[in-house]
Amino acid sequence: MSFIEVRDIHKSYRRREVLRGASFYAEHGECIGIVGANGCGKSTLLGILSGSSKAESGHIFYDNHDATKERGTFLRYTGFVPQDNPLLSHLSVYDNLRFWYCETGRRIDDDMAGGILSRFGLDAYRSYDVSKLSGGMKKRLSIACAIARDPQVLILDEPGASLDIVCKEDIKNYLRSYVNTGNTVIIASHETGELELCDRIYLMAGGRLTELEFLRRSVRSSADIADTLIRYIRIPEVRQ
Ligand SMILES: Nc1ncnc2c1ncn2[C@@H]1O[C@H](COP(=O)(O)OP(=O)(O)OP(=O)(O)O)[C@@H](O)[C@H]1O
Repeated sequence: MSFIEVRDIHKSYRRREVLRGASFYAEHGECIGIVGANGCGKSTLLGILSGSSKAESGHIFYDNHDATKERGTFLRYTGFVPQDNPLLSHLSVYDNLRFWYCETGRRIDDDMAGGILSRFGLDAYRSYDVSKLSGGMKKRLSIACAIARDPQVLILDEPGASLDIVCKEDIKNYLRSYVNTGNTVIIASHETGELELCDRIYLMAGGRLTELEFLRRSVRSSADIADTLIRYIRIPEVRQ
C-alpha cells in the first residue's frame, strides 16, 4: 500500500455530483499535482483530503490509517493551505501562529530563529495585524500555520495565485526542500511554474482523477506541461 491512498471518493452539492469516484496515490517524498478546469472539483477534493469537509463515500488512507474512520488521522498527518487564507485577521502574525502552535510542544521563537519559520521572513512582521499584511505575506503566514504541527503531508490549493514572482519562487523553494526531506506535497494549481515541482500530475475531469503518465518528471520536457494542459482541460458542463 502507498503512503497515501485515496479511493473512490464521492461528493455532491445538493443534486450535483462533483466527485464521482476520485482515486489516486502518493508516496513519501513525492509532489503530486492536481490540474483541471475551473469548477471541476479540485478544491472540493483537497478539502476532503485535509479533513475540512466530508466525503459521502470512499476512503483515504494515510500510512495505513483510514482517515475516514479515525478522523484524528487528518490532524496527525496533514497541513492544509486553502485558497482563502484561514487567518484571524484582527490578530497579529504572532498570535495567529500561537493559535496553531498550542499543543505542539514547540516554541514559535525557536522556529523563527533558524528553525522552520525562519524561511518565511515573518519575524519582522510578528506584531503586525494580519489585516495589514500584503497578499504574499498572508500566504507565507498561512503556510507557516499549516506546518506548525510538522505534518508529513502538505496540501495546497493554488498557493501562488496573485503572488509576485519573488514570493512564488520563495514558496517553490520551500516546497522543494519540504519534499526533499521525505514529506509529501499535494498541490492544486493552474500554474506551470508550480507544476514543474510535481513528480506526477493528475487531471481531474468528470469527477475522477487520471494520471497524465507522460507528464511524469522522469519523461516530460518543461514545455510539455503547458501544451498538455491546453489540450486536455475542458470546462465542465453544468446541468441547471
Ligand atoms: N459549498 C458549496 N456549495 C455548493 N456548490 C459548491 C460548493 N463548493 C463548490 N461548489 C461547486 O462544486 C464545483 C467544484 O468546485 P471546486 O471549488 O471544487 O472547483 P475547483 O476545481 O477547485 O475550481 P477552481 O479551479 O475555479 O478553483 C463547482 O461547480 C462549484 O460551484
